[in-house]
Amino acid sequence: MQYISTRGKAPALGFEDTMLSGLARDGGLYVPETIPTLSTADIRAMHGLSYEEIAFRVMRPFVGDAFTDEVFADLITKAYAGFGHDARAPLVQLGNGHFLLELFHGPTLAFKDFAMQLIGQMFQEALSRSGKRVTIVGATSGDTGSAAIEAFRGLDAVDVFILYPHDRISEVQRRQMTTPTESNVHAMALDGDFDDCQARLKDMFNDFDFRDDVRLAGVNSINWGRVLAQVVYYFSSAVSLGAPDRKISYSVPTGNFGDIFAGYIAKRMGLPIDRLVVATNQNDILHRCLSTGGYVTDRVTPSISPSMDIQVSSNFERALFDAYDRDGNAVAQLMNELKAGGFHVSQGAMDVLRDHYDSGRVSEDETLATIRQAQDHMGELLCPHSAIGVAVAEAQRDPNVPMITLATAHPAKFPDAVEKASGLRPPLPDRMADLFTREERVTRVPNDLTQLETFIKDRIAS
Ligand SMILES: Cc1ncc(COP(=O)(O)O)c(C=O)c1O
Ligand SMILES: N[C@@H](CCOP(=O)(O)O)C(=O)O
Repeated sequence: MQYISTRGKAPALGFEDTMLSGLARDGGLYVPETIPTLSTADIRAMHGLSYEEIAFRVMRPFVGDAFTDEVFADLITKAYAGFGHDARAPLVQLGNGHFLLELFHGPTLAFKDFAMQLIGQMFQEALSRSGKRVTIVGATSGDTGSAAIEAFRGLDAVDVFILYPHDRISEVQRRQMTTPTESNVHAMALDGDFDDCQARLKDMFNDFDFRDDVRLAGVNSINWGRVLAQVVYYFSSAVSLGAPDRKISYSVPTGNFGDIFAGYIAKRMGLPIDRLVVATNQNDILHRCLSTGGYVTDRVTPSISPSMDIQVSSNFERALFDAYDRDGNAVAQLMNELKAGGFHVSQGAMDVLRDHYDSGRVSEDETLATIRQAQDHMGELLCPHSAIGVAVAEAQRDPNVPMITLATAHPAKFPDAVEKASGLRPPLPDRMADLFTREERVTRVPNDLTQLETFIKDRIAS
């Protein structure tokens, strides 16, 4: 299996190199050259299997010869052993035909753990074979960073630097990143928003001297391995509701477009997904684009769903690549226009996008109201991101097709918003009960590439 860049100018790579290298050297994102398919018989045979067994069957065709079957199965087992629910991703019924896929039973209480725990295992295996070290730099609006730190803390072959937007994430999210004591973990509070963090991260990948010098690796959804691991729970959930003999739709709280793009990959692999619904908060560039064809950036507005406070949505580039019939030059041209503020998606590409995706936007008041209603009428306490997914699903769903909303984080990560909406303050699990008394370690950093790179090099050297 080879991976190619969405901008068409970087060399094709195998799975391991794709995973370890992050952004393609032409600035694009790696995608599989061809998307493997599973037959209806293959999908039907997943009924009754464990999450780990389904994960192996779904991901195996993408991995090529990077790991033997035995090693890959073992990495999967280790990745999910620490999850707090036997089903890993349990499905609960919210209402008639509407289900919630709880993706927050991993160690850091967000869906990011599904991919990050596995990536942590895969990096360790690959680095121990090669004897090499890497420097992971990640950009986070709150959840990717804590999941990455949890997956890589204490590892000898890895330093992990996480850029988060100062004062724009929840206190629980911040403390998850600033309280680990391992010396290979470096939390950096950047003066800017998440888009600035992600832009500086991409700048670092595009600075080849720095990139090669520190052996830069990425664990954002820039990394194909992140998207791949997220494909699995579309299969596990759809199969438990009757796929492949029944169509299923998904409502996905969306920011960087990685999670919903994983759903698109599941669909391309043969899973009978009807609609993929992009649910956004007031930072609604994706909803505006899918409604009008105009992808025009705006400054990020802070919200009660901070993990989705994103305007430049990285993985949308992967969706555009397919919508433009895999024309890397066309995508490179759009990304150049984006630097100047935005672009217009062609009619043909919009038709392709609309074949798969619907979208909706939810205001702050509607988010609070949805948390309240879900608690009052369904007995389910939602985090604000999950509430956005539920609100859009309720507004748009076809009563004849089951709808699964992805519950992307545990409500206890956002206690202030949840309490404001419902009057209930969700407690953290016992293992995190001392989070608020642990000492914090963080460096405030400017939104300046040179200073960030110097900081990282100095820390690695010391
Ligand atoms: C809790 C939560 N929900 C939703 C999202 C949006 O997911 P994606 O960036 O894959 O669109 C994020 C961030 O990625 C998140 O942390
Ligand atoms: N919401 C994310 C933003 C980064 O997304 P990623 O999927 O590209 O890592 C976060 O919580 O950090």
